[in-house]
Amino acid sequence: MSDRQEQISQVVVTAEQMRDIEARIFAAGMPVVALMEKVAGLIARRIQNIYPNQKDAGTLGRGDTESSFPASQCPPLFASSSLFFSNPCIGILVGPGHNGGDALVVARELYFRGYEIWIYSPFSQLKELTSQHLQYARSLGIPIYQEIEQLPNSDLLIDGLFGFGLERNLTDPIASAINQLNQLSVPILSIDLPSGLHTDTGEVLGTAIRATHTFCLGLWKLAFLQDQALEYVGKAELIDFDIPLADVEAVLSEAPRIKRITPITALSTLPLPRPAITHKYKEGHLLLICGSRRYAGGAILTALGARGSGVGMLSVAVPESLKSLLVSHLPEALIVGCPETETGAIAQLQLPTKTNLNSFSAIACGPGLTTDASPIVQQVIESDVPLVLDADALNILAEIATIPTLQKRQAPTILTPHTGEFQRLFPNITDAKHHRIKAVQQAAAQTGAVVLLKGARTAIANPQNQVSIIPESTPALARGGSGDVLTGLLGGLLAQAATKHIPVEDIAATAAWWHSQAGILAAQERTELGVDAFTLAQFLIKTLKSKLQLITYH
Ligand SMILES: NC(=O)C1=CN([C@@H]2O[C@H](COP(=O)(O)OP(=O)(O)OC[C@H]3O[C@@H](n4cnc5c(N)ncnc54)[C@H](O)[C@@H]3O)[C@@H](O)[C@H]2O)[C@@H](O)CC1
Ligand SMILES: [K+]
Repeated sequence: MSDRQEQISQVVVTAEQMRDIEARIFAAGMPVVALMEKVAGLIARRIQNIYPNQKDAGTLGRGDTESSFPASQCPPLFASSSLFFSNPCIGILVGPGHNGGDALVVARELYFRGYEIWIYSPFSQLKELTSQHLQYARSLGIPIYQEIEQLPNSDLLIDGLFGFGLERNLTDPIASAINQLNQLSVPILSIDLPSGLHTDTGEVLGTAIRATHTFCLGLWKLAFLQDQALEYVGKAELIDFDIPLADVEAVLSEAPRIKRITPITALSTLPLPRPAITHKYKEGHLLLICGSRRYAGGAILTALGARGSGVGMLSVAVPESLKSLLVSHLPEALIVGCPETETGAIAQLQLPTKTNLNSFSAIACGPGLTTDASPIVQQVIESDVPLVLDADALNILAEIATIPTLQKRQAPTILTPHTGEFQRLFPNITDAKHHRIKAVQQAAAQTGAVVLLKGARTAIANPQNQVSIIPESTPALARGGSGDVLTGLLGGLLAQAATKHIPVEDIAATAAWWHSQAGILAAQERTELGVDAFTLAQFLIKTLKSKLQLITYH
């Protein structure tokens, strides 16, 4: 991957930013019509790669009458999404704007490559360029239909109904047409965005195309990183059409940055290579505070996550009755047995002599504690040590008032809530479920903490409004205990970074990326049902090794 590609792949834009970038390119002299040709040409070539046509008109002479037969002769509907149609019949869905214009250029190009094409163009008013392309398609004899009921079968559909210009809810008749198209058992390839999705929030505006594949044009739009869009986007791919980086910079420099985490950004914060001369305490000393008699497993999984981070020294404070269990799982760690409450929670932190909380490079606290460990969490929050708070530590924090409590802290704090915990922590932030990025920005700004909101697309915000998003994950991680592994991993990385001046939010992003990648690799090897949290922890180092090899190779 070139430097440019790497930089482009980190960028995320809103519809407004994309419009501004586009406007600069046009103002600099690039003709609109030329850009559309370029972009749609790239899309058409990509479709040819995915759905090759055995009967390529390059050899048959498309445009001659012998190779152009009416779309009504398209073969019957294919239920499968096989990539090996001998002569794919493609339906092109055309909207009123330039998304529709793109689709029409794709239609024309594929037509000349020998594909059977028909066009669905339900709008009477089209932008001028789109209208011209439609006129030319008509002149070529490509069938054009206005009514959904008239559409012949097809092997696949190209969705060019709406792109980032969609500005209000879809209504009938187009809404019901989209619903009917979604019912067909054919792959749908969306241009730029699945039509009907809000470009920024990923919300469904009335209804939306459920794409099997989406070609996002030029720069990643924010919708692709929103949980609620994922069901609609299918496999997402960026079509890079050479937007100058200077234009991207000019438009984004003032705005709060939203960054897609790539392997290169994630791996760059890791404490590798280690200095030749070092010792265990120089490589970070992490204190985990977790577990209770009721939830012993959470402590083990958190500690295994920390082990995966490579942290120099690991201490684990647990209730006394869990000590021998933890020792048997983690012989390398210092297990600190603590006095316990009647319910089996940690009653008091009993650290080894000459040790206090300030002896540690970082503390991670929460999994399996139960809310009976409230005094311990308060004590930890009052310390001046970098801190990760998760699970029960978050529930306790919510009880003692999130915002004023965290505002008093001087050392960095990272919160790692899932949506439910987030809502308990920040009842003042409305609709965190549907506006995750805005919510996580608000939470970080209000508390001064780094907030990592878990989800299919985990988002991490710092108090300066910057957000990082993990662009890939797997539903295999939706399983008890996987969050515990993340807490340990993150704590371990935070401890190792303590003296290295790496921004805390970058460490959080690296941990979340690594955790997701381990889930993806484990799911590839063991299916999505085979990624229990213990296995996930075992995959951490294997994943790291394969990712480092990939980067070195490139
Ligand atoms: N940004 C870029 O650099 C490029 C953009 N291109 C394409 O241009 C697209 C954006 O084009 P446009 O700005 O024309 O926008 P769209 O093609 O997304 O659609 C806008 C049109 O839909 C209408 N509309 C909006 N909401 C509607 C609703 N709810 N019901 C009915 N009609 C509605 C608008 O009045 C307008 O005519 C991109 O998504 C992309 O496909 C490419 O052609 C070339 C490069
Ligand atoms: K579209």
